[in-house]
Amino acid sequence: MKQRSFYHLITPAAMAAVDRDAARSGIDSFGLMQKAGQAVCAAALRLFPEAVRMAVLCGPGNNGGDGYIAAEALRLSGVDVHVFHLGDPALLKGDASAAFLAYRGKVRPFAEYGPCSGDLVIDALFGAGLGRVLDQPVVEVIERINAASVPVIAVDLPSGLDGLTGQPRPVAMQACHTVTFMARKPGHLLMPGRALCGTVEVFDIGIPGRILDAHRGDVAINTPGIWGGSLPKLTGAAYKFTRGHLTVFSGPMSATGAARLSAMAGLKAGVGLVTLATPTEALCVNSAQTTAVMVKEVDDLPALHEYLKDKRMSAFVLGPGFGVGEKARAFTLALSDRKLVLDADGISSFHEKPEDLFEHFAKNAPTHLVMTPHEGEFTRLFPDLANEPALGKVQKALAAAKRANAIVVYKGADTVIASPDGRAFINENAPPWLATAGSGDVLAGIIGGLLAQGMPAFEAAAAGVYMHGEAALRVGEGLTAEDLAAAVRPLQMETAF
Ligand SMILES: NC(=O)C1=CN([C@@H]2O[C@H](COP(=O)(O)OP(=O)(O)OC[C@H]3O[C@@H](n4cnc5c(N)ncnc54)[C@H](O)[C@@H]3O)[C@@H](O)[C@H]2O)[C@@H](O)CC1
Ligand SMILES: [K+]
Repeated sequence: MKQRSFYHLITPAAMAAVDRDAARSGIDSFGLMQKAGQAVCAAALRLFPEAVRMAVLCGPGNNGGDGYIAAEALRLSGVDVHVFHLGDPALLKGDASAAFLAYRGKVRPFAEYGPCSGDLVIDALFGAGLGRVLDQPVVEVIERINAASVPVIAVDLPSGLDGLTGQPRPVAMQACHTVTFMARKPGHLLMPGRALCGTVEVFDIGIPGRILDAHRGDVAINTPGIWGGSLPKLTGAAYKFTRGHLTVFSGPMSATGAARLSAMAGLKAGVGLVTLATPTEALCVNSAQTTAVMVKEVDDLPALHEYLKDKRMSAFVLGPGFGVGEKARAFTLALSDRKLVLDADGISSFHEKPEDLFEHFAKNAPTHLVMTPHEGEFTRLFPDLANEPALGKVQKALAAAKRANAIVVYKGADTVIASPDGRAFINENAPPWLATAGSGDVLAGIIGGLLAQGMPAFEAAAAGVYMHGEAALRVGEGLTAEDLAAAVRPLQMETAF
């Protein structure tokens, strides 16, 4: 098992603290910068041996220092290197100043750089230390470089990209490759940052793991390496009732497909039994189209209370195709002491009074509510958070999770899974073809299936998102939600007998 820090992301602020502690512990900080700059040089030579000239754009901080080390190493390799400095190089301090002095080539003012065909740009303007929006002249040069489509290798982060939020401030360099050091930052995974980075290489410059561990926060890459130990284990003594019973609520006659997709995905995620709780009006259509999934009429609140008397019903999915309105609200609140995945219409039903939902689930500790909003649904329930430009997706999801006392799966190409206790994962295995009608219904079903098998809510949500991505990768491009549900497989780290 890799050490935990391997999966954790380091925020720019934490990276600055790592840097400080490394220097305090006697590690040669200029040595770290030299390794960083050498790694950038190696990437440039490896990826762009045909470049006619390499333009190294150096900024006023240590990111610029890395640029000078790379420039000197490239110059010594016989490359035609041109360095352009933003500001006055005489103002450089510490290691960056030493790196500047070690560079033996010519340095020109930043404003003189214009992209030419055959250029490779090495972007060492700003990295983790970007502290405010870029000045207009820098914005203009970045826009010119992006428009010229010359290849860019970014040092640490594409300049202008906020390493915490993944947002450009207000624009960022479009890199084809990014060399970062020791660990990725949230901005490397969150959109649009992920797309602005190109491929990301994490280079180990030799900062000890104990220093990184001391500063790593609670945000990690969504990977089985973290939650694999909580996955349901199949034992030789398993039979269907020990593998949980998931209930998925069906919508009316005209909208039953979404719930069936959830139900099938739950079953494929390994749950022992799945029941589709359906209004009587949709009984025929649901019965006609299900085989392994059972069907049971649950028309109204009294019927639901009767149904809930069976405590073997271990988890519930409410929302896919269910319909927005009073029935969804009443059913959801009736399930406040059960494990519940609230998706789609279930979420939207609380648009006008989200506090009704939050109050009913507030006392559960730990929470067993998982909400799976996409952008629009998130905005409906948490408009103030959604519209707060200073917050990145992780901060928004964490604040929402705390407010709702729920695990929040904030969906997208960069799905964030957040817990009220402050932990968050960013998912990265979802292929673009996963964006298709019914894909979210499948996700809700997988998470419900894992909850029903006894996985804790945060881990179930994270594993569900990961399994969803894996299933989509197995099917490949052109997938439909039916293909996706059929491709879901339990993920087992170990099988105990
Ligand atoms: N352990 C580490 O953290 C290491 C860090 N290294 C490099 O050091 C970088 C971080 O260095 P710094 O903290 O000096 O940060 P940066 O070099 O990213 O930028 C900081 C400088 O830019 C200025 N600045 C910030 N935002 C600005 C804006 N919008 N417009 C104009 N000026 C702005 C700041 O006042 C400061 O002078 C990393 O990105 C990485 O490239 C490497 O040398 C290797 C070791
Ligand atoms: K940079």
